[in-house]
Amino acid sequence: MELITNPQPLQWPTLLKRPIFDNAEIQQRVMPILQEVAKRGDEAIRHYTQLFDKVTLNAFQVSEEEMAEAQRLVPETLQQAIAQAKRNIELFHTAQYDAEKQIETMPDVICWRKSVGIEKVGLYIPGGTAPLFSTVLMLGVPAQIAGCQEIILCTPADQYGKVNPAILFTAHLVGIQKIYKIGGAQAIAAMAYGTATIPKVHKIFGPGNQYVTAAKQLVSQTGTAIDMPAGPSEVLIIADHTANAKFVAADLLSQAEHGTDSQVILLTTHAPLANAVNAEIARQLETLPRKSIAEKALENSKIIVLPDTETAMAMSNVYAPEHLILAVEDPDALGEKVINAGSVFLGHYTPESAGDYASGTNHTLPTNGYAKAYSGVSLDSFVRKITFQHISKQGLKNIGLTISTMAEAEQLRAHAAAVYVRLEE
Ligand SMILES: NC(=O)c1ccc[n+]([C@@H]2O[C@H](COP(=O)([O-])OP(=O)(O)OC[C@H]3O[C@@H](n4cnc5c(N)ncnc54)[C@H](O)[C@@H]3O)[C@@H](O)[C@H]2O)c1
Ligand SMILES: N[C@H](CO)Cc1c[nH]c[nH+]1
Ligand SMILES: [Zn+2]
Repeated sequence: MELITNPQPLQWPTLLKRPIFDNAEIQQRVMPILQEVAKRGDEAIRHYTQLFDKVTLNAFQVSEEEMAEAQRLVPETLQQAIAQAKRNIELFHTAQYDAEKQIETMPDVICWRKSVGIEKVGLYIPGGTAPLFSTVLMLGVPAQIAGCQEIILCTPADQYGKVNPAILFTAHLVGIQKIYKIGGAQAIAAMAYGTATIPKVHKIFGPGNQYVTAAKQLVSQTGTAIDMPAGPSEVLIIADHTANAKFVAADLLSQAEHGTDSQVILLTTHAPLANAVNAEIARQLETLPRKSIAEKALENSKIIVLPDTETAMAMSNVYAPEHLILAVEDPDALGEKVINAGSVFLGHYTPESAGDYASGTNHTLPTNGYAKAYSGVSLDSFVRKITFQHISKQGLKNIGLTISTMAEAEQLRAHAAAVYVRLEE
């Protein structure tokens, strides 16, 4: 990884540039796919699946036989691990449920909010370079807790037209029945517009590569809601003299192995750690099956030596990483200064992969600087908070003059009249 020492704040944004392609260029490539799917439906999906995934599909929906086969193919130990992760994710997300609280804003004027699950949701599970069955838990569990009535799932098939069994096993475990073997921008278009076989949904969730992310952003401009732009994975680590080079290298590689367009960054206050981490990365890379992917991602990545952890945190807040690891002496104190990050991992024994799989937090997180404005997926992402109010006649007497005075001042007489007619009765 490239080593840089003590850059000036003015240089930070250039230094921290993400390696993504030009978003406008990707959107231009994706737009015709969306238009074709909107126009020609299943026929266009078949065409793009053949073109990009090199597979000809007779049917898009996973059959009951394929589901049953998947249950047999997943080893018992993996089934148990998935079940444990599901329990933790359920616990963390169930606790996010807002109890309805009624507020009497004036005597007999009662207001409250109710969380109602989004009726129809579409979950995208990446499958291009790795079958991310853990993402099924991250999206399926909160969708079920929220009470979404129709949950569909799209994920690319392999060259034999099969979906990875662990994805099917996990989908079954969380109670998802409608699974379609399509990926990429064509899957996002199918869920946004609906086709003869794939239902249209109100909101699309899930991470994906640049085509998937661009497609989500484009369909969000034409009436389908999305969770957030959750693109190529990133991690930024702040490490001081107490950090362990082996741990830091392993955490950097854990996100580098996601894709060639991933980016990993180490900010350290301890110059000797920089060389030790580079040496560790070289050693650990040799053990990775996805070595070439990680190596490519490391070309986009940097180690930056800074004078103190406050400066490192300021730089991290400018970057707004998807994942932020604080491998420092007092992570709780430094954690207080986080302003922009998707998810934060405190201390030397909290690897980022804990959040990816099993601790309970959600791994679907904003990338590419969107952590400045977006949260990661949570129970809230799957509900609308609908407000209710109930006012009695006495309540309307109490608040009526306030309403009618404001309505008259806005020259909206009919608004005021809605109060007058009731109080005249
Ligand atoms: N931010 C998050 O929360 C988060 C979580 C998990 C994974 N990720 C990221 O998700 C991504 C997963 O990417 P992936 O590629 O493995 O799977 P993917 O399922 O997102 O993409 C694969 C699909 O891309 C389409 N495609 C491939 N080449 C194309 C081209 N030239 N033009 C148009 N479409 C094309 C294909 O149809 C294929 O089905 C990784 O970048 C990973 O870092 C992010
Ligand atoms: N790190 C990814 C989010 O950027 C999520 C993931 C899934 N599996 C492993 N990791
Ligand atoms: Zn990961």
